Amino acid sequence: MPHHPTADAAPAPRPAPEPFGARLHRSVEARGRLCVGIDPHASLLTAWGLDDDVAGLERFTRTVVEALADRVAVLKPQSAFFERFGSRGVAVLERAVADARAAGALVLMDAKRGDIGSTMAAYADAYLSPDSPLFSDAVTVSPYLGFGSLRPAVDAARAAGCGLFALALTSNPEGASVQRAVGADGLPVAAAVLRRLAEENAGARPLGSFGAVVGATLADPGVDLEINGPLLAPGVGAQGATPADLPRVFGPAVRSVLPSVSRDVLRHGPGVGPLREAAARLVDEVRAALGTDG
Ligand SMILES: O=C(O)c1cc(=O)[nH]c(=O)n1[C@@H]1O[C@H](COP(=O)(O)O)[C@@H](O)[C@H]1O
Repeated sequence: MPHHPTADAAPAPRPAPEPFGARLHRSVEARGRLCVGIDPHASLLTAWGLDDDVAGLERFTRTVVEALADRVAVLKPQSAFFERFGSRGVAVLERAVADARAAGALVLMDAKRGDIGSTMAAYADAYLSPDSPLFSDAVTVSPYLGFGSLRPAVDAARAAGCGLFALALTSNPEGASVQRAVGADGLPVAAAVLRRLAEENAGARPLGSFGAVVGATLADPGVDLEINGPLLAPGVGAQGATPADLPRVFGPAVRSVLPSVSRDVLRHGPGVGPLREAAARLVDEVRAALGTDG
């Protein structure tokens, strides 16, 4: 019997997924430099004329996805607002993630997970395993059990073409007592986190996949922000920062900034048009603040 060389050959390896950093770079070029948070606060549901229940949550979320997922670079659902309704709330979140990704937005799951490595592996399964119902393009993580504890998430993200955003200098004033404390290596804790992210991003082009969270509200980060990865900048809008603050806060690293806004866009609902206009205005303001290529 003639031997068929292909008959017993191993299946062709799956092509490596495109890294998150490259996908984010492309999305920002096409859609502008903005992440909109989906934060269904009870007060926003009320302001939209919705009840603070699962039906209200679902209507709110679907409206935001319909309005923005086909035009904003990144949508960031904040898991807490869905979890507070239990499994039915999480089901709304699952659907939002799938719908937003199908419409072309990158989904950054704001879950701020952080735990010992073996548990971190389970969180990585939840958000970064392509078969998971909550599979997202990226997830926020807390490095405050030690950056090394995030290793399973780093590895899972790399394998799946996903990203992580590790909390470095958060937008709330309480963060400084932990994040600016000087560690045994003589570095502020946040600086050590940023350095570890830079190591993960070494050599990546055009942008690494391992980002940091650095609040736009900071007076002066005072640490090296050049990590060759994205810098998520929450705090614009409701927390008082404006796009015009970004160059001062981030210095030369501003070219890697992804400003994140939740309430200051969401308060324009429930109309799809006003939500779109609010997001488009912010994209323009960010572009103006950063210069023409911003
Ligand atoms: O990781 C985050 O997104 C985050 C980090 C941080 O330092 N500060 C911060 O406000 N956030 C989140 O960003 C969003 C800010 O919402 P607004 O203040 O309404 O724009 C919330 O979902 C916060 O949980």
